[in-house]
Amino acid sequence: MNADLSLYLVTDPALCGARGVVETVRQAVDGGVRIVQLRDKAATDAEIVDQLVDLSHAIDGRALLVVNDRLDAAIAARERGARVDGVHLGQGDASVLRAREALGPDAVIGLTANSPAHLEAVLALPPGTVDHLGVGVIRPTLTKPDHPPALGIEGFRAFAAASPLPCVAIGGVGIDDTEALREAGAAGLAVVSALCAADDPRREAAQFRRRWHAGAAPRILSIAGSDPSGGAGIQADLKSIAANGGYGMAVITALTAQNTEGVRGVHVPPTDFLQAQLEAVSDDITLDAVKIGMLADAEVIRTVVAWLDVVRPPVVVLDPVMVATSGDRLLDPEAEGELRRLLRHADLITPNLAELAVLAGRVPTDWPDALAAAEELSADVGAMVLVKGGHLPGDEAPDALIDAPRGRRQEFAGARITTRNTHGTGCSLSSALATRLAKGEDAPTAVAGARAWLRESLREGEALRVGRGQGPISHFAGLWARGGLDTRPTAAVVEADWWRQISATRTAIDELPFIRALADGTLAREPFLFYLAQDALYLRDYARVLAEAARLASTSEEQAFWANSAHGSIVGELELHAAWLTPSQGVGAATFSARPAPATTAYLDHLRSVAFGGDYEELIAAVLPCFWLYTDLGRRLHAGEFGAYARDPRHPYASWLATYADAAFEEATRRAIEFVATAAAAAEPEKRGRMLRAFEVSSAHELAFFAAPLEGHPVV
Ligand SMILES: Cc1ncc(COP(=O)(O)OP(=O)(O)O)c(N)n1
Ligand SMILES: Cc1nc(C(=O)O)sc1CCOP(=O)(O)O
Ligand SMILES: [Mg+2]
Repeated sequence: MNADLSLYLVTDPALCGARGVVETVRQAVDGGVRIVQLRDKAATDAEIVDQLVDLSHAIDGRALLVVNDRLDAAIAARERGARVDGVHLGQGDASVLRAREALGPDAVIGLTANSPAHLEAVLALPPGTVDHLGVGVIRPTLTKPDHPPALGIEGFRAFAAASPLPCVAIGGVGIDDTEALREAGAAGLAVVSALCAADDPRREAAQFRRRWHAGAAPRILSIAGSDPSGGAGIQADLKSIAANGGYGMAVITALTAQNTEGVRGVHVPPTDFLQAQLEAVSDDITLDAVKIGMLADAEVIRTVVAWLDVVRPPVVVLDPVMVATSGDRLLDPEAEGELRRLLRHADLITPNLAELAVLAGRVPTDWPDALAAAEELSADVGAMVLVKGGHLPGDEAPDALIDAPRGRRQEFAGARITTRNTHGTGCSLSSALATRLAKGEDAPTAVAGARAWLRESLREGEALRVGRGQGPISHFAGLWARGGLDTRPTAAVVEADWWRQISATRTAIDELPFIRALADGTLAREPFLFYLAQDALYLRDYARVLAEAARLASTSEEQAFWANSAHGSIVGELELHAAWLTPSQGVGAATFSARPAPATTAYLDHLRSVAFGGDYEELIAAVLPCFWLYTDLGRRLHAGEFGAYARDPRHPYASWLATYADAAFEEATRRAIEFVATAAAAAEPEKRGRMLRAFEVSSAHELAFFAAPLEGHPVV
């Protein structure tokens, strides 16, 4: 089987500590681990079987599960219904031939190998006996005291070059080896301590995953129908995938004869051939995400479900194409029943309101009720649901991302774009989401980015002049604007570029002891109050700077936005005083006369110099990090990325942390990003450069501001 070995977690009960193996695995898989090996030398076979059952529930098909050494336990666990995908065997363990025979052709069988003699023995095995090799140690490691001599990266490179099978690097592998080992030919990294002993296995796994995939386009498979007019179906999917930075592939479920005016016919090829297409792709290519669109009938859906059961791609986005814009049901009742089974394989479902009504079994009465229905659906099937409000009447076209299992909900507001070119919008959005999720973006970021791209593509659709009916969107509008006659980037490109430009600053903020201690509740009261007093001082002058942005804005929409933000900022300052900087909180009158710390002064000096010496565009770029970095941090704190305690109502600063994840602030941030990115996209290169510089400098000040409370501050 062509398994995704990119990030391979081998468990160690001692290193997992009090968190336990199951919870460690759950978190690591959330972060992107693709294969888990249960390795517990001390446990009895019966205990291993129990652990495999528990792990198979925790993993729930999101990664492969294999067991170290214990072939018989793997067989017994399967008999108890556990989903055990295979075994890893060493040179002195059970025979790989026996393992293959016992576990079947789809099992994942790994074998340890680290010498030319081992390679020779592998070559002598019948083809298909072993799937991959575990090759190490790369460096000496305490985790396996009896380890073989270290190969180093160069030794691994030579071994992998001579191997007929994919090689996973193991032994002393840390995150900083990621690029070197990938470049040396590793099919993946197998780690024990780097993940089991990590404070936050989810975060650590996500870092590994980001670094492993850096620079490579994610491989996205669309399983959908064909639209020969190119606006919807696989044709739209492939364009969306490419436009969002992925490598697109397509397996066709049905052929339609259609154009921008309507569908004239549908032909569903035999499902044997659908299966052949699916297997041809997955036997050869590791998939980073699958997007599923039109599934013509029950048999097609069953075929896709059976394939997903075996392949289990890391990201599955399902656009449940069930109801035509006309309101006609596109699937018969049997197929609708099968589709419900498919929902459980999805990570994200993207129904329009009519499809949500069918899936939820009731017609939502209004937008809040649609969100409630999506909440029920998300809880029921264990997947995120993106509710799309495009079919709502009125000037607004909101979307909402509902993640009931993790208790998260996020709304995305947006004025409706008036255009006839909406053909294929759903296909295009879901493919863009699959691509962005496969790149490692978290779901809210993926939705925000995909929406920004889609809005731009919708705006430019009519310029394509394709067809007499409901025309397509312009998938490459952004790219063409950049690479064609017009060399300016699009707003979506600016947004992505600028966020990338400050990635080192963002990582440094995440790693600050202040942020860590704030999240885990160990931050002492004195630095916390110091921070709040500085924040209050900052907000007072930040409000003045925002008011200057309102004064300079050239549209009333932007003027109102910045004026509102100035108001919000000063209200925030007053609330800080009322809630925290009071005698009842142990803060004396001295706080009110607290003097700005050097970091505060420096940050405000920068903002003032841009506000009163630069231009409007530079100014709004300078104020943006305060919106963006806080919202991002707030969302991740609230999502538990820095530990679950940050969301606990018993956290000593719970009420204050809650303000970080405020939905209205998040929405304001979205709009601020849109204004700044749009202005930057339209600006001449010289001005765009100044804007980016102002943005970067403010981001660096944010870092210093967060660092200050634990860097020997004067007592307030
Ligand atoms: C992926 C991977 N590679 C190598 C090993 C080592 O297996 P083995 O040689 O059998 O040694 P033990 O793990 O049994 O001590 C592995 N476990 N995983
Ligand atoms: C289980 C195992 N097998 C090895 C081999 O070389 O075969 S090295 C190893 C332990 C790797 O642990 P860590 O990631 O903590 O160094
Ligand atoms: Mg072994």
